[in-house]
Amino acid sequence: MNTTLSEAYRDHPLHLQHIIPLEFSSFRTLPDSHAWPQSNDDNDHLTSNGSCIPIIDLKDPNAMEEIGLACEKWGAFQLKNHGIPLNLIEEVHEEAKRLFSLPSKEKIKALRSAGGATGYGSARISPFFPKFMWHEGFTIMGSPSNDVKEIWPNDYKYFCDIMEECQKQMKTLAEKITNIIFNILGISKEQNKWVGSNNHCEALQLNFYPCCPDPKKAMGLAPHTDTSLFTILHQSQTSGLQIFKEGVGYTTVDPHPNTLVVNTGDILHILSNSRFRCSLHRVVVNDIRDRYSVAYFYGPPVDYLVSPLVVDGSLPRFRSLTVKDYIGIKAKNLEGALSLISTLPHDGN
Ligand SMILES: C=C1C[C@]23C[C@H]1CC[C@H]2[C@@]12CCC[C@@](C)(C(=O)O1)[C@H]2[C@@H]3C(=O)O
Ligand SMILES: O=C(O)CCC(=O)C(=O)O
Ligand SMILES: [Fe+2]
Repeated sequence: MNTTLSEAYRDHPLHLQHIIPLEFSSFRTLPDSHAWPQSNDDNDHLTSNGSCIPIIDLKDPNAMEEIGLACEKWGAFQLKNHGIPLNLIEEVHEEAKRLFSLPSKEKIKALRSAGGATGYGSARISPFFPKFMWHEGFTIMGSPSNDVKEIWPNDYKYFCDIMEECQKQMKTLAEKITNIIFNILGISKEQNKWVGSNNHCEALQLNFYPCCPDPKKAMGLAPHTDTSLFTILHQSQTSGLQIFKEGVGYTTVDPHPNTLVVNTGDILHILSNSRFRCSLHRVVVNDIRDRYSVAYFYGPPVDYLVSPLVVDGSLPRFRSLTVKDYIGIKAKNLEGALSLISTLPHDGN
């Protein structure tokens, strides 16, 4: 299951320059390679002005309805009473901190290989942008032991236990959210029988955005949508995540310790025949503190046929394809992927 998700990425190797992050702490000024043409402050005035994704209580009897509305309007929502213990999430951030604070020469011992999917490195979307991001990542699919053993040969167990426990808890929550969403969409038993089995795709991504000397010109994570059914995200104290909304621009999602952000991904956008948006989001950095986040990507197995759900005689807006095929198309085209599989001329969304 997890091995097949890494296999789906194996056919799309990256160049080393797009895998090895800079030794960020050695820079007092922003290098030109990381200076983005347009600044990030154009929508700063929109920060925390109330026009933001809703906070939904999973225990609220209206949760299902609210989730449906949020997915239609934003492609994202925040979730409280989600059942994941806060101390586990805090441990994940602590372990991430322990890892990312190592010198570069230690971290690159677990460097993602050119055709690999797991380990330490820059964001996979890096080759699609003219500048580099102010970001380091660590990708986990299943047990991270093979990768962390390279860094901590005698002291890898605690890290692995925490990450595996996190994936286990996230999976349970992801199944609950999937059941709610599939209920809203009226997805058939045939289409949802993978939910709750062990035949699904998952990945845990640790993100680190070091404190940056020139944050307005830098980019933490470039605008993207996630290649998942949906993604569950926890940001540690520092804000930086921004979600794009048509007619509004990028709005900051302030972190709340006990709240998770759920982002609808491309697969759900396709499955719902565009009823649910997939949120376009990015991460901005700051010059005061380091920022950490942890993201859990969840979706159907790679050989699952993603077919848009058509209601009341409406036409499918996308052609049906497997998760693996979609990953392949996106690996070559990034945001062009949805338009490429669109059945409507000049419309991917
Ligand atoms: C299961 C996934 C989802 C991946 C690819 C693979 C492993 C790593 C994920 C991320 C994490 C960082 C942002 C992103 C855009 C990236 O560059 O790597 C994500 C990407 C996607 O959502 O496409
Ligand atoms: O760091 C964040 O808040 C967002 C990370 C993200 O978008 C991702 O990992 O896909
Ligand atoms: Fe993302």
